[in-house]
Amino acid sequence: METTTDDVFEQQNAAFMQWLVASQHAEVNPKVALADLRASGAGRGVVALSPLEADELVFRLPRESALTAETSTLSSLLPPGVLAALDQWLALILVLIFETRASSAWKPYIDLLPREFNTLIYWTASEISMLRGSAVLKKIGKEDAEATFVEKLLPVVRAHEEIFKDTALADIPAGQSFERHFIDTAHRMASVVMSYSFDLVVPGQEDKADDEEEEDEDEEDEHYKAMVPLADLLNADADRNNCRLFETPAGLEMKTVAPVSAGAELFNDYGPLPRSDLLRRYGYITEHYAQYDVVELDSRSIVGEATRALEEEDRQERVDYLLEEGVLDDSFDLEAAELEVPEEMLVVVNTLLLTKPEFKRYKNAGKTPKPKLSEKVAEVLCRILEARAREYPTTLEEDEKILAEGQLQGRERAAVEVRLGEKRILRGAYRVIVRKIAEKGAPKRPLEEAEEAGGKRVKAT
Ligand SMILES: C[S@@+](CC[C@H](N)C(=O)[O-])C[C@H]1O[C@@H](n2cnc3c(N)ncnc32)[C@H](O)[C@@H]1O
Repeated sequence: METTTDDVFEQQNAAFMQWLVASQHAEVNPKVALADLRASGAGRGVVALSPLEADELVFRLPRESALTAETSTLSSLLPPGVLAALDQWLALILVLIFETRASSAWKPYIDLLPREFNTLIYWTASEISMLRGSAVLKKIGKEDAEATFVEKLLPVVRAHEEIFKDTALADIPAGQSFERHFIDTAHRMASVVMSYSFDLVVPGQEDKADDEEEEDEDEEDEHYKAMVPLADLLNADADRNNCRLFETPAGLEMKTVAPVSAGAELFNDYGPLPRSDLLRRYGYITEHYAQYDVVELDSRSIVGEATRALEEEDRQERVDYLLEEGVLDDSFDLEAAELEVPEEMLVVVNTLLLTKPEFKRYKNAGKTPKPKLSEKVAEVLCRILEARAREYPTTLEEDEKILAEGQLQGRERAAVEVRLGEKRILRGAYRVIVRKIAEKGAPKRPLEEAEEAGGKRVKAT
């Protein structure tokens, strides 16, 4: 009989679970199972077969069953110090490449890891262009990553060909150079690290990390990157998380943090990520992440809009002063949850709008103005938001129409949802400013009047 992709999927699940229990000594709660969620675009997931209480063990793994630069045999094959000299994410990429060997002790696990991704580095130029305007485009870093792979990893692979000869690096597609194939494989593993790995606390440092929590200055020293089988098969959906991975003396324990009903999916927490970042790192979005959306406002455009009346020399003096005072960041975030212009940005705009004598007085006193929302400041903020909205290829209304028409699917739909979310923040923040000024009895801005009249200028945000 012919083997279907569904059979392969299920066979891989069964082989993986058997390996996890028999070879890795995992303890798995019989009330949970792997599930096929491909129909809803979520790949594999973990579901409850019967109800789970809060604080119930889902599974426990010995710490050594996490695949890391230490637990992989690669560390003993390479000369001492080679892996340790690499950044942790690069070392894990090399480990993952090495463990693609048919003889790998991790094979049933490696077989489950994806080969194709929807993360932004895999988008075509035309798909990417649909995200124009979103600051996420500056964060993709595909070329920088490739340069790093070639500079830091390729020499290790070339110097130790024997070690890597039976790995995925040997399967060079016809017509492709080894270097290109190496880069593609490194990208694949980098995507796995980005969307599947965990940062675990170095054993012995757990207490220290707990005590110091937020003050942890040198995270690299305290944590190590690890691939944690099964823990990484839990999906996430913002605040629907009902499970968490705990590090205990007994090992790595996935436990429920809320009751889970029979048939429900077990969700981990990938963090409060804006949808733009979720797309970049994990290649999916859901509406539940809209609450974490942000719009980045570039300081250069803030300075440009607020200093139209200033000579270049005066503008530079104020920028230097704000930098010295530590209030001028490269950019400021407007957040969906707040819709408020950050106080530091208000201080920046207030400073840039001071008259020359006022600025001199503040500078001599080593102070900055209060984060006040005067009418003059509001005027400039509205201009900043209008200019920011024009960086997107479409208006908010056009995006709403595109989505309502329902023609777009997959990456294109996700791109429109992301940029629409950002525009909604701009529109919301704009309305908050206009409302606050109206409450002070100031005249309305033209945009607000146009909006009330159903006019076209609304398109600015
Ligand atoms: C840590 S893995 C989780 C297991 C994964 N579903 C699998 O099949 O291997 C993270 C990836 O799962 C997918 N994913 C996680 N949560 C999701 C969700 N709520 N909806 C759709 N896909 C999701 C994304 O592709 C993400 O990059």
